[in-house]
Amino acid sequence: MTERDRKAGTDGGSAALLSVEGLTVGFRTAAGYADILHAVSFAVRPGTTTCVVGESGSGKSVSCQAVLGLLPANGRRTAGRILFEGRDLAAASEAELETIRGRGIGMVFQDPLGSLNPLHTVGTQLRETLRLHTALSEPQRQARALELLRLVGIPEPEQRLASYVHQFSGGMAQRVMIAMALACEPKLLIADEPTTALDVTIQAQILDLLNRLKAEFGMAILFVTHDLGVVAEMADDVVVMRHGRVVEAGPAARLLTAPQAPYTRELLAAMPRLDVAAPVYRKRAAS
Ligand SMILES: Nc1ncnc2c1ncn2[C@@H]1O[C@H](COP(=O)(O)OP(=O)(O)OP(=O)(O)O)[C@@H](O)[C@H]1O
Repeated sequence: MTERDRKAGTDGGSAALLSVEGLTVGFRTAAGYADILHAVSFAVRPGTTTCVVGESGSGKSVSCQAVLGLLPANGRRTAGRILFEGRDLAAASEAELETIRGRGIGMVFQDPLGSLNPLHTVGTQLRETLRLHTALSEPQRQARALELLRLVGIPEPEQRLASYVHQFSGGMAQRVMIAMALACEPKLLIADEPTTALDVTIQAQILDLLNRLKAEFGMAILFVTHDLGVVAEMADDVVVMRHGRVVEAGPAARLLTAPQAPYTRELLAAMPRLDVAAPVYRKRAAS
């Protein structure tokens, strides 16, 4: 293990599904060019959840965008490697990245209504994803679309396939988004604040769903949140970011009980206590 791996709390990348190493990203704006991520390193092990936590603007979303090869037009990676199953995504062509985004890595974002197409039914969108990324026949795609809605807990899935996304509640739309992300059974799901816009009961249901899917499919999750309560609920490993840098990373069991960095301690001190927290955390504490 190298010194950098030790600091980043990673295992050297050999056992990692995703390994981000020394990632530096900058943006050009009217005010000039500035680095936003500074040599960010972290890893996601197969079948586990790594939570990236940090205050607003710390670089969590930009890190995910860089991994997915979806940086905004004014953003640029200037250093670092992004290894997915040992392959450097930073060196991959746009066509290769599209295949990886379709089959290897699924994505779920905060706003499902903004991420799904309002003009097509949910069934059409699921079938189209399956058409693009699998060899399934038309009847098989229909059957799989139905199975996916069932899998994510959508009631009356036959009828719902013919619905448009605006006909779903926020929580149900997020389930559709997750179904879409799971269509090709990705090894890694990147979830950027997927529950932030949802009320606390629905949030708990979506977190339970993700944990169930992770166990069922052995899928790894890179989960972005600013909420340490969610981290406690989800994480095997935690990456704490601030001002575009990783300030601390390591196993959740260690990091949440014995944080090393003063900033992590501050974050934990600001976290609601389990016995007085919102129902989502109380429920967990009691079980
Ligand atoms: N297209 C862009 N052009 C210029 N700066 C950008 C652009 N996108 C993001 N940034 C800047 O990069 C920094 C990191 O943003 P990022 O969205 O990754 O933060 P975050 O940790 O995900 O925050 P939040 O929790 O609010 O989503 C911020 O200062 C943001 O203003």
